[in-house]
Amino acid sequence: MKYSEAFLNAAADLCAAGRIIDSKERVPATSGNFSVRLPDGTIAITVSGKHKGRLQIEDIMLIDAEANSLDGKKPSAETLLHTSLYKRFPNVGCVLHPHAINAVLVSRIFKTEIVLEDYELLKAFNGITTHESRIVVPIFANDQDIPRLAAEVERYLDRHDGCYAYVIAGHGFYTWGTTVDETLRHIDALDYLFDCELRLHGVKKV
Ligand SMILES: CSC[C@@H](O)[C@@H](O)C(=O)COP(=O)(O)O
Ligand SMILES: [Zn+2]
Repeated sequence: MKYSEAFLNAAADLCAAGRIIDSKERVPATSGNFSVRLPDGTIAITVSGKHKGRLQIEDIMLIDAEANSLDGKKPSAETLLHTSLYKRFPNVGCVLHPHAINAVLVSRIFKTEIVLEDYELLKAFNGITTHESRIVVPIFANDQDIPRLAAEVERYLDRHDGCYAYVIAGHGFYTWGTTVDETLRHIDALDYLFDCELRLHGVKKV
C-alpha cells in the first residue's frame, strides 16, 4: 500500500511519542496504544502487540473512522476507544493510552473518579488558564470486552463536559488532545497530578 505523506508524518510522530512515553516507563511490555487523526478523517494507529517504545514506521497502520483496517494490518485491541473519541470530539487529533503505574495506583484508592483542583499544573490542559480550576477524571472498571467498555465511556461523556482523560482501573489511562505534543503534555500533567494525590493519601512517600 502507498501511504500518504500525512500518514508517514503521523507515523513518525507516533514512533517518537512512543520512545518518549517509554523513557518515562509508562508503557511496560507491549502495553499502550497511540493514534493520530489525519486530515481526510482516516486514523494512523499502532499495530496490536508491538512494544511502544521501539516502534518502527511499519508498526503504525491505517484505519477508517469505523475502525476497519485499510492496509490489512491488525490494529490495537483497543481501537474502539480511539475511534469513539474522534467521533465525539471534532477537534481531537491525537489519542494516547499509557499504562502509567500512578494511574493503576490511583484506581486502587479512588473508586469512581479522581478530582484534581487548585494545582498550577492544571494549566497544562488545553483551555485551562488558572490554578483555580477543577477537573474530574472518571475511573471505569477494566473490561476485556472493548465495545462494552467503549459504550460505558460514551455514556459518561454524554453527561459530562470538560473531560480530558479517563482511567481504566488496574490498567492505565486514556487522554487526548489536538496534537501529539499537546497530548504528551496531558500525559505528563496527569502522571504528576496522580503522583501528588498518591503522596497526599500516603500511598507514596512525600
Ligand atoms: C501487554 S497487555 C496490554 C494490552 O492488553 C492492552 O491493554 C494494551 O494497552 C495494548 O494492546 P494493543 O493491542 O497492543 O494496543
Ligand atoms: Zn491498555
